[in-house]
Formats: sequence, C-alpha cells, structure tokens
Amino acid sequence: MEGRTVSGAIIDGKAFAAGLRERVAAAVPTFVEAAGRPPGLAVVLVGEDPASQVYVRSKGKATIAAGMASFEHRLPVETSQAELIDLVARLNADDAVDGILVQLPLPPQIDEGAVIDAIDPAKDVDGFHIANAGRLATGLPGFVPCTPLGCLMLLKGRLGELAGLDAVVIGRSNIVGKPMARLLLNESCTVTVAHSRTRDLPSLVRRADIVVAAAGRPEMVKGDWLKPGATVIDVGINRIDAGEGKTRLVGDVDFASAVEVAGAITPVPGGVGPMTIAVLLRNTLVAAHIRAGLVPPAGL
Ligand SMILES: Nc1nc2c(c(=O)[nH]1)N[C@@H](CN(C=O)c1ccc(C(=O)N[C@@H](CCC(=O)O)C(=O)O)cc1)CN2
Repeated sequence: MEGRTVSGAIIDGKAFAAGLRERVAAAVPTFVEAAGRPPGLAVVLVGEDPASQVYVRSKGKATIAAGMASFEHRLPVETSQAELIDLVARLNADDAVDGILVQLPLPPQIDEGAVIDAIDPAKDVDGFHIANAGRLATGLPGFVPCTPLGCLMLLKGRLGELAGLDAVVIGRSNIVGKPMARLLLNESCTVTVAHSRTRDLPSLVRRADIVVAAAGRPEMVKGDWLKPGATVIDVGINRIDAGEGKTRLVGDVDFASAVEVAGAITPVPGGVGPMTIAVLLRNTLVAAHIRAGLVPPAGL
C-alpha cells in the first residue's frame, strides 16, 4: 500500500466492537441490581484446536471484563456426542447460566446439528438453534448469530438506512451467509445470495451497493469486481503462507485492490472478527434480561 492513495474508508471493527462492549458493560450493574445476580455465559470447548482455544479464552476474558459470570467447560477431544449433550442439558437447567455457546467446529464423532438442537433456544446466544433461525427467517425477534449481526451493525453504523440497496452475500453457510441474507432482507435490501455454483460472480458483485464476502476463499473478491463506492464487509479469516516460514491473515476480499474502489471496507484483521465476541456479550445480556422477566436495554 506504500505510496498509494487509498480511496475507500476503512471501517474500524475493533473500535466499533469496543464501543458495543462498553455499552454492554455499562448495562450490567442495573441488571445485577434488579436480578440479584450477574448475567452468565457458559462456553464449551471440545478438543484442542488452537484457533478455538484462542477464541474461547477471549470470550471468557471479555465476559468477565463486562462484569458477567463466565463458565468455561473444556472437554477432551474424544468426548462422545451423548456426553456433550448431557453437559448441555445440565447448562440448560442451571439458573446462573443465561447463554450457552458450544465452540465450533466440533470433532468428527459429534453431529453439530444434534448438539445445537439440544440447547434451550432461550439460552442460544449463538442464534444457531432452528427455533431462532426460523424466527429470523420469518422476521420475528430472537437470537441472531453473532457474526452476521455484527456485520449488520457495521453496515448501519456506516450507511444508516439500508432500505432499497442492492446487496450481494457471497456464501450460504447457516452461520453467516443465510442469516446475513435474512438480516439484509429484513432491512428491505434487495438481496442476492451467491455461492460456489453461481455463474459470473464478478458481474453480480458489480451491481451491488453492499458486498458481504463469506466464501472462505482467500482474497477471492477483486477490486475490479466492485461498483465504485460500494460498502464491502469481509467475513473471511484465512491464514496464508507469507514466505520465510511465516503466515499472514487475509480475508475473502483482495484488500489492496478493493480499497481503491470501495466507498468503505472492513479490514482483516480488525474488521468483522472483533464484532463476533462483542455481539455475543450483547446477546447474553439480552438473554439474561428476558430470562429474568426484565426489558433488555435499548440501543445495544
Ligand atoms: N459457536 C461458535 N463457533 C464459532 C463462531 C461462533 O460465532 N460461534 N465463530 C468462529 C470463531 N470466532 C468465534 O467463535 C471468532 C473468530 C474470529 C474472531 C476475531 O476477532 N478475529 C480477529 C483475528 C484473530 C486472529 O488473529 O486469528 C479479527 O478478525 O480481527 C473472533 C471470534 C468459528 N466458531
């Protein structure tokens, strides 16, 4: 990037996430006073995947920093599906636990869908349970997956009103692509969901005011695919070889070329990623209020 003019504004997800975390933390004492206990988040990690260990540690630290109670459960990699579902059942029944998150991915002997199904939808702060997915799909209130909700917050923070804008979501996963498309549709965007079988992706992307890239393919979206001034949200987190035995984190968007054309763009790292944990705290605070029969604070 040295010596080049950057035309697109960088959306600072780290700063946005810090603001959200502060607002959540500021609302916790009022909850504690009313409910007589802090909001509680249980995070379950099965196995020793290095990235998952980092995310789980960060979630625990962020939970405590927000004044909430953190319950961390680390299970060995050979844990059976029945054992994991048994733990989920105990967390469902535990009154001190408002939110339950089972870190993904899970080892191959465990069916992720069966575990997610076992979580009480009222404690499903990940928003992955079919009851919450159905509520989002039909425009009803419920828990929304943290990463797409974080993307929507960044988009609204940047653009304000989204109604009428053309949006392309690249990727159709249950965790990001599908909920992202539903959120944008609920905001009255005209939404296209592209995927690995989509024909002529560049010309689809070229029509979009909003591009959300969640394809899991490093630097796939190029600057010359973009409509000038488009807002680009990069959900990708890909570690690539940087030579000399080193690695580098890149998104699904070729940042160097895209920043020249986009009106605004999220970087990787420091864009969408930090929003995931901030929204998790927000969802936990909301879950705690609903479970305690209290009205969740506005403006989170
Ligand atoms: N049960 C869940 N499992 C997983 C989720 C999830 O939302 N729920 N999401 C991802 C991992 N994830 C949180 O769990 C997560 C990913 C990335 C970040 C983040 O802040 N990334 C940084 C870069 C970090 C790095 O240097 O590696 C960034 O983008 O700036 C936070 C959370 C899969 N599993």
